[in-house]
Amino acid sequence: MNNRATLSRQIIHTCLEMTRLGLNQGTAGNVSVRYQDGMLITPTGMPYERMTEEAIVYVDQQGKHEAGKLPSSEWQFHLAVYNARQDVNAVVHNHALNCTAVAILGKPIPPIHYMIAVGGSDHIPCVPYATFGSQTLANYVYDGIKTSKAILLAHHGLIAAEENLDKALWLAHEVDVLAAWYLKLLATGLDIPVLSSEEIQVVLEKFKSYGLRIEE
Ligand SMILES: C[C@H](O)[C@@H](O)[C@@H](O)C(=O)COP(=O)(O)O
Ligand SMILES: [Zn+2]
Repeated sequence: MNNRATLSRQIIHTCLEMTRLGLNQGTAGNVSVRYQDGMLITPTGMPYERMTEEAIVYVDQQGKHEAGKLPSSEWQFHLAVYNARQDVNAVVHNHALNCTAVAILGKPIPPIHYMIAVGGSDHIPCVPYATFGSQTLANYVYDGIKTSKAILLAHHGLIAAEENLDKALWLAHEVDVLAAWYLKLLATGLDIPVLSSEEIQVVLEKFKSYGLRIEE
């Protein structure tokens, strides 16, 4: 397992990459990794360019954070993801333009393209709206993330969870591309053709052995 300093540097790198890739803006979004019996998470409301290793906050399984630091306002939904899924160790949240636009419509992303399977399901769910930083939102996230490793938050943004930070960031980027395609299709006003659940199952199987494995 990586040590705290290494993981903290990786968290900051991921935050900066979210902005560079056009997935986020300002102080929106937050990033965490599973650590010991809890997680390491970005502090609340801090510009990513100013974030230092020391600013990253440890929050334990009970939601208790270390003194002198304030964790992301969304620490509850990050913990909810780790509790819901043992197969993920990293969570990224952002207000990516395309995902957030679809989330405002309150729509899941249907199987318009086989890459929908990146989340592990035949759609990217959209969980109901609840106020940011609330336990209600964390409860919705707990339920939604069991279906897919990426979910939309109505009127808010995106969560992507994966084995490690590189994969979580990659997943967030892929889902924002899917959301962009979906918005273009919706704008045509035409009926949108979708792939069958059977075909998505075939793709899910193929993904198990496809491509480069990004390991930490
Ligand atoms: C109001 C916040 O920006 C909210 O949207 C939260 O979800 C977010 O993205 C950033 O909050 P933190 O800086 O508290 O992590
Ligand atoms: Zn947010």
